[in-house]
Amino acid sequence: MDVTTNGSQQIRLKRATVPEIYRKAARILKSAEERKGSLKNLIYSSGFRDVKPLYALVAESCKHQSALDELINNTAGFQNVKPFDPHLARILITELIWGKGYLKPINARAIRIILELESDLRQALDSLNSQEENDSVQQISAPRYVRVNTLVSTTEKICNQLTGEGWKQVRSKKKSGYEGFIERVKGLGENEFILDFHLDFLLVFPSTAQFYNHNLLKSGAILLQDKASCLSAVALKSNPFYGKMIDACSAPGMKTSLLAALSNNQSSIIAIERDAKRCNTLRQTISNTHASKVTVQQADFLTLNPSDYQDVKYILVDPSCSGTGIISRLDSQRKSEEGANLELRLKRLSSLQSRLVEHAATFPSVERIVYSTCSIYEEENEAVVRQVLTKIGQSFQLEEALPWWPRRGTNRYDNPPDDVIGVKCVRAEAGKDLTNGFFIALFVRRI
Ligand SMILES: C[S@@+](CC[C@H](N)C(=O)[O-])C[C@H]1O[C@@H](n2cnc3c(N)ncnc32)[C@H](O)[C@@H]1O
Repeated sequence: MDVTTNGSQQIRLKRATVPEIYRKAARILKSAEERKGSLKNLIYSSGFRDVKPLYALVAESCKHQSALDELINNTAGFQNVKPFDPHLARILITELIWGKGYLKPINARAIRIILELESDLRQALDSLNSQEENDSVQQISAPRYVRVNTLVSTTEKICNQLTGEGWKQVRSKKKSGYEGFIERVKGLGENEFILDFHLDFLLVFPSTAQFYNHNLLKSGAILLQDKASCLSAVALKSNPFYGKMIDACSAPGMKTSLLAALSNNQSSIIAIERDAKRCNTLRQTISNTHASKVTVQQADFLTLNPSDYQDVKYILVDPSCSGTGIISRLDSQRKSEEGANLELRLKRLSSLQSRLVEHAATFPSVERIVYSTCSIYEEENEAVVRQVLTKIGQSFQLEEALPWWPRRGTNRYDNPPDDVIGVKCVRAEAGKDLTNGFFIALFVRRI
């Protein structure tokens, strides 16, 4: 029995249980974290009768995961309430702040605790939001990413050479996870570097590190490539990774060269680029990086006749986009392009982007298509995926790209529970991942 006060009256409340939808949602979050299944499967197998609101709640909570973690860790009151299921806390806070805006019944212990902390939580959220605004106003300086070209050398050899030159390789504490890694990168000293948290061929240096004249760069043993840009080639990779590929929009060829490295020069790759000048740069990249099975073709991908490419299994579509995720352009672009101009430009870009992916889907043997942009706008990202699925959804399904990557797309274009987009797509954010802003979607042919 709980006691609460109403003016001078004391009211005795009977203890109630937390509603089933919240308990189920919390269990699903926990199982998803433990990689026991996809969100969709976990929701369906939860036995809950009304999957739509359950899905919406879980998806909303996933969307705000990092804010929720911060709120729970930084709201003083939470330290004094134990034991408290952190997954249930996340669900209840989601409902209170981004969902219905209220919680019932108030005499369930977990709900009462959250309601007692409500004003602290809202205050913590306000300061989190204003901190994020400050961060985005400040010039974000990305670290220098160095990709080891595994066609030429190995990560170990490159690390040894660099330490021989005076660089110091550091590590982040394993226990501190990805967030600890990001903090370690932010604190890199000017002669320090660290192996990337996710990609074993990527080294991370402070932004001041200079490699433009380095012999390793000249010999093609290393490339200067942002981490997010590496992720789309990695998302295309299947296990095994073998078969003909097309890179539909290739120049300057960073992703083509990574595809060649990921397939260990075992697969033929056709690198398409429509712009003649950029084709020259592409050819240079391909030759400098020893990507020996790449053929460069100057053409508009949309004019390629799919029946001439019967055995192509993989297509990467990384088309022209607004480039609004690129860190060096973040501030100036946002200020200079607003309103109607931007809307029109995004409309044009997204229409072309959709056509390119739809065309990729007409290649007779294609099994995997990756679509990526360095845009922060939903119009060029989730909305393109939604549009493309209406055309190719019978033959292709959207698959969860890079399941180990923490940041996912927005769920605004979802039609749950069967048709989800956000959680399946990857997003990278400058402020959180120290990479360019990026988006990736993976389409896989239905069997
Ligand atoms: C974002 S860049 C590609 C970057 C490249 N994937 C890389 O990682 O180095 C887009 C490129 O696609 C080319 N492009 C745009 N539309 C195209 C089309 N329809 N056919 C072929 N190339 C196209 C542009 O000229 C530009 O060079």
